[in-house]
Amino acid sequence: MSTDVKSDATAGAQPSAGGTDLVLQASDVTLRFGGLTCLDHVDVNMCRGEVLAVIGPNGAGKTSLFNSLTGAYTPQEGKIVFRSKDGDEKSLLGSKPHIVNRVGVARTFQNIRLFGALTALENVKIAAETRLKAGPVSIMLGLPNARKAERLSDERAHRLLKFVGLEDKLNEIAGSLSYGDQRSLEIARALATDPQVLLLDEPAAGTNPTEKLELEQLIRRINTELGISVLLIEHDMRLVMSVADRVMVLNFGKKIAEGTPSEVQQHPAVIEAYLGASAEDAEVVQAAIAEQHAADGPEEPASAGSASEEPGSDEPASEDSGSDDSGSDDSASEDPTSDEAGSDDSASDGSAADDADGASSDAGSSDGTAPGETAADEESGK
Ligand SMILES: Nc1ncnc2c1ncn2[C@@H]1O[C@H](COP(=O)(O)OP(=O)(O)OP(=O)(O)O)[C@@H](O)[C@H]1O
Repeated sequence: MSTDVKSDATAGAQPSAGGTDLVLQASDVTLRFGGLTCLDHVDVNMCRGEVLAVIGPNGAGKTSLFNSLTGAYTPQEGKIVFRSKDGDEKSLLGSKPHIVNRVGVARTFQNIRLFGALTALENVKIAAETRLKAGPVSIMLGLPNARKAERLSDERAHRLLKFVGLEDKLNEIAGSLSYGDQRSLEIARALATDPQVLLLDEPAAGTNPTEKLELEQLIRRINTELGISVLLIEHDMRLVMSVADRVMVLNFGKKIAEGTPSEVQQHPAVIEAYLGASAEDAEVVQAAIAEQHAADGPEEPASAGSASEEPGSDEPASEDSGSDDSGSDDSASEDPTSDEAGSDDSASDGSAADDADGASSDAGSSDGTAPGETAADEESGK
């Protein structure tokens, strides 16, 4: 695979899982909606170059954490800092999503957000064009720098679609692609914004076993070939245990464990959280680690984080089923001219949630996402 999809931002990034070079650091993040504490003093220490997974039962706060890290929600307490590979630090707390995206953090959503009526290529080009150097006047007048920028975004979109395995579907309408291909396309869109950190929210939801294996490979390649740090929310434990360098576990808005996949799966609080929900899911967790041990041999030790005990959950975190939106891509036929925001973030206390795309009039391209999610999607950031 060619590495020519590397951009200025990612070229030369050296994977360093387990290192101390923190690319994303959140501390004491607390998010409340009215009387509900959705995130309770949560820390995230993401090393540059690693794949860090966030797991937990339904309602544990995983997506809320993503929304907090990417500016869709503004936590009432805490700090969130992004450190670029150049050493620049930027506080993300309270930043609008398009700003978060611009500094180098891109994400995908549980509810796929594509321009359903446009082709795969057009979808990625729109995202890539957020990185164009040409201004609107140059583009309108068709000046040479605008034409050059257009050509570069076209080339980049082609490379990215090839990278995610959609080179044969460049001109297919996004809304008619299979669910797995739509998820790959969404990842390509996010990559087109040139991230140093990629947040994937349940990328395996709704995909079939073959697509899951392809996704697993894709996540690895994004991490190793592009040098992009990946933060992954996923209910599919086999996928998590296979691709993650480290795993952090949320339950009832608190981090209850953090460590290597094997450390986490043997952690009493994690077993309790999963057993409390469903013995079957706990078996999946245990089976996954057994499988991985058999395949890989002993795990590398890694820095373990907090491990405060929490009571178990009543809710299962079954494979794939955690995505309440699986298969319900409401974005496939969205109007690409609509604002992404819908920006009615009517969180229950009115203070935690922000406009989910920072009023980007470029219809979501600013954060690598497409417009048109429903108001309900927007409220949940899913
Ligand atoms: N905008 C909001 N307004 C009110 N409550 C919210 C909002 N967003 C999230 N919540 C609540 O916060 C809690 C955590 O939800 P969140 O979606 O982050 O969990 P999750 O771990 O991602 O769950 P799942 O695995 O089912 O996607 C839930 O109780 C949810 O109802």
